[in-house]
This record gives sequence, C-alpha cells and structure tokens, in this order.
Amino acid sequence: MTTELRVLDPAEWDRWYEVLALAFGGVQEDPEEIRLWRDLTEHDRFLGAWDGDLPVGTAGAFSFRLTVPGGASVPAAGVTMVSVAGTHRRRGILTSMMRRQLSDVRAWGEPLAVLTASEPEIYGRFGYGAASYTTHATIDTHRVRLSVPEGTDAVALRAVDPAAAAEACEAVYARLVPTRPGMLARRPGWERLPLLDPVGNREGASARQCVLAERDGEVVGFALYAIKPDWSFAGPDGSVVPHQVMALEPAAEAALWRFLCSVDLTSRVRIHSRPVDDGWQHLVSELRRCEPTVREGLFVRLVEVGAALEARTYQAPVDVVFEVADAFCPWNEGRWRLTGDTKGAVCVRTSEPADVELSVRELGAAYLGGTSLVSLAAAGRVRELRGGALTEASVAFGSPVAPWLPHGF
Ligand SMILES: CC(=O)SCCNC(=O)CCNC(=O)[C@H](O)C(C)(C)COP(=O)(O)OP(=O)(O)OC[C@H]1O[C@@H](n2cnc3c(N)ncnc32)[C@H](O)[C@@H]1OP(=O)(O)O
Repeated sequence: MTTELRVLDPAEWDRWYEVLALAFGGVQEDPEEIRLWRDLTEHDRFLGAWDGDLPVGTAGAFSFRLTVPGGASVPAAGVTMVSVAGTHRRRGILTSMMRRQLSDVRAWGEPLAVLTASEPEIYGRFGYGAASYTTHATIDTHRVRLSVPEGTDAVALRAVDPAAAAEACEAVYARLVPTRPGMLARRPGWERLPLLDPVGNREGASARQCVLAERDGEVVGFALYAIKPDWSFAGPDGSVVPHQVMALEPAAEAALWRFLCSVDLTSRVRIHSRPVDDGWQHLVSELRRCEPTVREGLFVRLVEVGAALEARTYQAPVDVVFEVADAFCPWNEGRWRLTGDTKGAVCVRTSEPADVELSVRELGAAYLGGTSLVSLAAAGRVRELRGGALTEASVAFGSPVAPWLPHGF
C-alpha cells in the first residue's frame, strides 16, 4: 500500500474531517462545533493522507504565537487534528505525516511545534516533551473555607450574558497572554472558542454563565462557568464547573473563586485544567481535601534548537554546552552552546566539550520552565558531563510563573 500526503484542499474538508471524527469514536459532533473547526482550519498548513481517493490520515498545524519565559511571543506550529483511519493504523502513516509536518514547520521558519495529546505516549518518539502540567481538583465547599486577601470586598461582581461580555473577557485575556509561558495570542476567530457551548457537550450542566469582576467600573477579571444541579433525598448537591477564571489582580481572582465556592444549592467546585501554581490553592483552608491531581498539558518540540533557545530568556545566567540527540530531525543533532540571562540569549553550534547530554524531547519538556532538567536527570533522561552544569542549566531554564495553556486545540 502506498499513501500520498498532500496539502488539504478546502473542497475535501468534509471527507477529511470525517476520518478525524471516526478516529475519535465517530460520535456525532454539534454542527456549531464542526463549523468552528472548519473556520479555524488553515488549509495550506493542513495535511491529508490518501489511499487512492480515500482519505485515511489527517494532521494540521495552526500558526500560533506562544508566550515563552521572559514574555516574548514566538511563532509556534500548533499541531492538531491528528488521526489515522482504523483500517490503516500501525503502518507508519502518522510517522510520515509527522516527518512532513516538521519539515514544513522548519521551512516556514517557526522554531517550535506544540500540541496537546490524546495519549502522551504517541509523541515522545517525534521529539515532543511534556512542558506544562495542569491541576484538577474538587473543592468541597461545605468543608473547605476560603481566606481572601485584603481588597476582595472592593471588587464588584456582575452577572452578564457570556456573548455580550466576550469583548471585555477577551481584553482581560489579551493582557494575561504575555504574563504566562504557554499561553497563545488569540488568532482571529479563536475568540469564539470560549463561547462554544453545544448542549451535547454539557453533560447535564447549564449553559455557560459569566460573571465579570470590576474595580471602579473597569473589568479586571471574569469567570465563565456552568452549574450542574443534583438533588439527593437529603437535599441539593449541585456542582459548579468553571470553564475559565481569569483575573488581572489577586483580589479579583479571590472574589471570583469566593463567588464560585458559594453558589446556593451546590456542594462543590469541580476544577479542571488549571495551572499548577494557581492562586486558589493558597486561598483554601485544606488543599488535601480538594484531592488535586496533575496531568500533562502542553507538549513542546524544538524544531530549530538554536533559534528556539535564543527566542526565550533565562532567569539566571547560563553558559552551557548541550549535546543534543534528535534522530527524527537530524539537523538539530550535535553540540550547541547556550549563553544567556534575563536580557537575551545566543545559541550556536560549537565543537567545545559538552556539559549536559540530552535529547531534543527533554529540551522541549524544559523549554517553558515547567519541567526541571534536574528532575529529568533524576529519571536518567538527562546526563551531566561537567559538574555544576546541570544545576546551572536547570535554574536558568526555570520560570517564576508555571507554564499553562488555558484551552485545547
Ligand atoms: C495533537 C492531536 O491531534 S492528538 C490526537 C491523536 N489522535 C488520536 O488519538 C486518534 C486515534 N488514534 C489514531 O488515529 C492513530 O492510532 C494514531 C494517529 C495515534 C497513530 O497512527 P498510526 O499511523 O497507527 O501510527 P504509526 O504507524 O506511524 O506509528 C508510529 C509508532 O507509534 C506507535 N503508536 C502509534 N499510536 C500509538 C498509541 N496510541 N499509543 C502508543 N504508541 C502508539 C506505533 O506503535 C509505532 O511504534 P514503532 O515505531 O515502535 O513501531
């Protein structure tokens, strides 16, 4: 069998998308959701694998800009909609799409590729490392108390229609994008994503509701959430399900969490996909009762090691030679000398002896400052060749703010 890879023709989108939908189980999606993904498709950056005139594989790469440590906004290909038809799996079609895609991304001059994975095991072999993590938890609002900072009472909350408030919410979002590695600048059309709320995806919860947090009439935060009512013999036992809680200041953030934790007829707040350093964890009286769990968030792949390492800054001075293995993108293989600090960085090829040995996957994992090189070394995935170099690199790569992407793609 030979399959042909080609750029997606807009006229073929429906058949192409059907392969993807089937690969994910074939459950009928809401037309509104399909319309959104169709509108967001950047056809010239999306690939189809064809067996004759049969579409059998899909993969796309959005043209994102990703916030990196130091606050710069760096071109990053957002790998998405990856699938291979059940009848054609384990014959190397994904591998051929990943190879073609990474070579395209390189040709487009984008130093990074990023993705969120259905199954993390798929992507390590292609050089993607888990670069951010998300926290999931349930606040038992009958048992857990919240201590809010001074000034919280001065924040006014106002319930509004989510669509009517979208512009104000997007303005808050835009101000937060440069403050946290892992966030993506909104491309036109992506502001529709938080409002996507098909009934079929609600699992018994209400339509999305919105509360704005205002200080002196200025919007300083918002919460988009739903209520899932439940009634037991003993009485009401509903859940609050936050979809987005975003604030420009601690008091606004606390006011929003306090509101969500005090909705009548509910007993818990189900927290999904929040940053690992989220403020609510320090507002609650008992974190353990919230049973936080962590999972991988964004995966990062350095497409061009030198350009990628120069695109971010380093929170402490660093001068380290990396010996990089990258069998899938061999143009990255070899020794790279990184010198940098909080102001900028230079990363060039060198013949000097290596200080730290790793593969491109570990560099991707460490890239946003959310996975420490020391912890990867503890797992045997990074090797120190010069005493002190590992700590130096690990501290430099860190970030005072944990990386986080608030949404999937
Ligand atoms: C960013 C995103 O879009 S994430 C969404 C990913 N898509 C899905 O999860 C949809 C359901 N799954 C699928 O469509 C397919 O199984 C895919 C796309 C994951 C894999 O496609 P395939 O064409 O079968 O992959 P391919 O044959 O190139 O496999 C390459 C290697 O990855 C391994 N592999 C593939 N899929 C998986 C998996 N789900 N888990 C573990 N290993 C896997 C293969 O065993 C193979 O290993 P080998 O090189 O040691 O032999």
